[in-house]
Amino acid sequence: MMNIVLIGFMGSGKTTVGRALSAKSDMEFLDTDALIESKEDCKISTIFTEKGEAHFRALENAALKSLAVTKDKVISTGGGIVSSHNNRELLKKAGKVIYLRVSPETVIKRLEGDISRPLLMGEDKLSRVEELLSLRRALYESTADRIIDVDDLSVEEIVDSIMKDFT
Ligand SMILES: Nc1ncnc2c1ncn2[C@@H]1O[C@H](COP(=O)(O)OP(=O)(O)O)[C@@H](O)[C@H]1O
Ligand SMILES: O=C(O)C1=C[C@@H](OP(=O)(O)O)[C@@H](O)[C@H](O)C1
Ligand SMILES: [Mg+2]
Repeated sequence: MMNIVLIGFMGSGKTTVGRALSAKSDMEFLDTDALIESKEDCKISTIFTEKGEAHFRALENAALKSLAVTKDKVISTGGGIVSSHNNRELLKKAGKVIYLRVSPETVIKRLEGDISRPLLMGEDKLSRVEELLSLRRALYESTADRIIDVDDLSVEEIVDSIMKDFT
């Protein structure tokens, strides 16, 4: 069976859903952010602060390249992974790409008080979310094989919806 690759904005639930899907499907779970933090022995927010976003994106591309050649895995990605053309090509070849589509309001609600996402650390979080989403929306949609609107779905409902595709 091929990989299941989750894409979507920060707070759409890629890591949470990926982990739950892995547990239910008995497929190994891999997360590009977790891989980077483990390899660099450093939090992503620290990588951004100390080495900059461009360096993080190079690490993210390398992590994706290493995952794209695996099989039968659940792969969760970081929300900005669709920003590069090369990454989008790798994602399409990596397996079945599922876009967890979320509204800005839900992102704000779910990430209230979260300080782990450097790109959302400014004053007006909602404007920043809307700005980034407007830049990325078409990229998520053009890369995905399937779109799930997740605002009003529980993690379990999303997992069950994805598993229906594979059984
Ligand atoms: N379907 C959902 N319903 C309610 N809360 C969710 C859902 N999916 C994720 N969350 C919560 O939203 C936050 C962000 O989830 P996370 O998996 O880190 O998202 P991502 O990896 O896409 O940034 C977490 O606190 C998580 O528990
Ligand atoms: O949207 C982005 O550019 C980012 C999303 C984050 O991952 P999550 O989407 O899992 O929060 C992480 O890769 C980094 O903070 C950058
Ligand atoms: Mg995540």
